[in-house]
Amino acid sequence: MIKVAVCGAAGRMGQRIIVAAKEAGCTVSGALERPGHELVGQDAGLIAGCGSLGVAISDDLNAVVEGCDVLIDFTTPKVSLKNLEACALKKKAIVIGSTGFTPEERALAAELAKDIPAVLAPNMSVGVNVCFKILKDVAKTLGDDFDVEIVELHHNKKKDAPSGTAVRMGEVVAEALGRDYNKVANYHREGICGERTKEEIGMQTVRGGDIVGEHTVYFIGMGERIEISHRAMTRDMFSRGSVRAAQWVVGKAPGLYDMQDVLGLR
Ligand SMILES: NC(=O)C1=CN([C@@H]2O[C@H](COP(=O)(O)OP(=O)(O)OC[C@H]3O[C@@H](n4cnc5c(N)ncnc54)[C@H](O)[C@@H]3O)[C@@H](O)[C@H]2O)C=CC1
Ligand SMILES: O=C(O)C1=N[C@H](C(=O)O)C[C@H](O)C1
Repeated sequence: MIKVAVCGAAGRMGQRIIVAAKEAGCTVSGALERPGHELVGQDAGLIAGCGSLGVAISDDLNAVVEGCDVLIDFTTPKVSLKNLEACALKKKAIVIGSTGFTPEERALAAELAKDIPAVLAPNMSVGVNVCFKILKDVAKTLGDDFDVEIVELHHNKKKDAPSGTAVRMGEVVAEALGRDYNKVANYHREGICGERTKEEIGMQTVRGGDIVGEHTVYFIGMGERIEISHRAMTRDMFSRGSVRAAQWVVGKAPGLYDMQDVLGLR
């Protein structure tokens, strides 16, 4: 039975991960929140709604990491990098679901994961990861004749845009088409902005209410279009995916993995 600690324990995802870890038969050994959070000291299981776990929400990163086999972290890139550093020092595994990493922060994560096994993935659901695989094939098959546009919808509390999943979808398509995502992504059109270029990948963001997460990639040709969509109806497949990743990553060789590795989709 692996010992799982959760960082961001009082957050939307953190609470669902505590429930999923308990349901999967893991020991929830620790729950971490930011110093000063009003729920520090409260029972993590009671806060998550799965009954008392006898584990108080803590703000002591080192103590929580020390007590676990693997830390599951859904917070922000800056916090995740700090957690990765703490796990590397104590030789513990880590699963990171935070999104909004810059390319430089992703490179730093890969560097920090040289000595420990780590999973970093913008989306832990099986469905989205299968979409990544399908998108590669569709983009390769259609080639340059179809314009690619990506639209994502999320709740009004989301802090990063576009979503990590939308960015990964753009990267997958760009790579399949032999383009550099960072050069072809177009995040903004306004005014007399000119005709669409053939290479660009349009990235559009919608925010509102309680939308869990929706992504559509449009391949738009002359007289026809293909739409590949994923709609999340609850957060539970993200939390179950993160626990699955935690069970998978403990004992793996050091390095940075993603959900394609966990799910055997590579
Ligand atoms: N990879 C995936 O499958 C998914 C990723 N996400 C990503 O997970 C992240 C969190 O999302 P939500 O749970 O909706 O956000 P949230 O804002 O509800 O939760 C984040 C929690 O982290 C805590 N936190 C902030 N700084 C901290 C620190 N220094 N130490 C410990 N805890 C700290 C906050 O107090 C908050 O409770 C976002 O980046 C989101 O995009 C969300 C859903 C699925
Ligand atoms: O913040 C969220 O809620 C979500 N974030 C992830 C992302 O940015 O891709 C995944 C999911 O869509 C929910």
